[in-house]
Amino acid sequence: MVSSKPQPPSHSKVLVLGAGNFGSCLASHLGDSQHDVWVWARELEIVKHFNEHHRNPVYLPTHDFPKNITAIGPGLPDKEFMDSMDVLLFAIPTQFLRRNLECIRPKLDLNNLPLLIFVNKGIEVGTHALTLEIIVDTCGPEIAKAATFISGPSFAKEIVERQPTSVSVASFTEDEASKAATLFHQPHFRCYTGFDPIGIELSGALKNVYAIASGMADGLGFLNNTRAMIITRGLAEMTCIGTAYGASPLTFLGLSGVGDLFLTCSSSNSRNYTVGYRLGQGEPLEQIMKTLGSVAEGVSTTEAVKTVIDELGINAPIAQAVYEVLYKGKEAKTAVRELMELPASRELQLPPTAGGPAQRLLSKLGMDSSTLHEIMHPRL
Ligand SMILES: NC(=O)c1ccc[n+]([C@@H]2O[C@H](COP(=O)([O-])OP(=O)(O)OC[C@H]3O[C@@H](n4cnc5c(N)ncnc54)[C@H](O)[C@@H]3O)[C@@H](O)[C@H]2O)c1
Ligand SMILES: O=P(O)(O)OC[C@H](O)CO
Repeated sequence: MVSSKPQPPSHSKVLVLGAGNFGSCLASHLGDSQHDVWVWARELEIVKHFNEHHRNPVYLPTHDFPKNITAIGPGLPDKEFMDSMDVLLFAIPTQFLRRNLECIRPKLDLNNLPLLIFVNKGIEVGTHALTLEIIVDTCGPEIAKAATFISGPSFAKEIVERQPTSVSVASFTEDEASKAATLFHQPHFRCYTGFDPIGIELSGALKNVYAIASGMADGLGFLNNTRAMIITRGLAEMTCIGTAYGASPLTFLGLSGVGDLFLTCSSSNSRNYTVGYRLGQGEPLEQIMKTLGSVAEGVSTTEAVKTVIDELGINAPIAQAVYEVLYKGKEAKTAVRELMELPASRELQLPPTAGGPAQRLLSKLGMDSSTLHEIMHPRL
């Protein structure tokens, strides 16, 4: 059994792991809310510059950070430092999370566990694991059960400008979800809690694949009807994948689902949309990835999603088309034409809710099938 620290007081000590756009932005948001914040960067020049100028020279470079934030790194902090934190907030891209958690696990005290929050949006290539599974593999089931996930329509650039923003916060326990919601909640930042971490994670990862599709259509010169089609059909595909996986279909109607899908499919501020747009304009993927300067989780996630949909036997033609453009050299124009030439089909048809992958994941966590039933059929 783990024993979590009590609800962090209004002045929590927070360590943000990852000083990219989102880690930096959330550090700023929490610093702005009077918490004591440390941000771990793996780049020495970011640590030095940040502490001297209260600016991150690489990510959000024009933003002035609150003075109560200290950068640390490039080495990970020691056990004593980790023990003194109320909250560990992981803003590390999915493909690097496993290695970092392996290093962090020996520094965690199961009898005095901080609140653990994860904000990455992706699926691991090779294992096609969600973050929950990466946590259980590296840190064990008790820590994974206490983890909390935040996802939703939230561009870093807009949060630091205090643009009104809302996100979904999910954990298996009400206690952890409401602790995280309380930590982040501000008049310009609303949190909505839920208990479907698998659905929250899947929706955050999948929307990136459809943002690439939407950008691609815009890059090819298609207009508003086409974008609306991709968003709506993308939502139907996401919901089918999630339902077959073992998530609640309702989760896809929330902020982490349709909310984030809408945002990233319709804005050039999205890195995933931008990858798609540039592909649509005819630029090779390799060149786009070399020059993007930031992570686009949808590119690696598309590879993992292809394995997931094949295993589930789900018909997800847009995700399949994005996979073929990214990994099989298909031209974006050809992919769109082929999608439009598919035979007419029923508009909405959810697959049977077998929930095999979620069931496997929950059994790794030591949870039984009644938990899956509660997730898929939440009390309204
Ligand atoms: N930027 C946003 O608006 C936003 C919003 C919501 C969620 N997210 C999610 O947050 C996560 C982080 O995204 P970001 O926008 O901060 O990315 P970013 O491209 O701005 O920064 C990349 C980060 O990854 C780190 N990194 C690179 N290699 C690493 C390694 N081997 N080990 C540990 N860290 C490594 C870099 O140091 C940097 O902190 C992603 O999963 C993203 O989908 C981003
Ligand atoms: O820039 P993107 O495409 O990674 O999107 C960032 C966030 O996920 C938006 O909520």
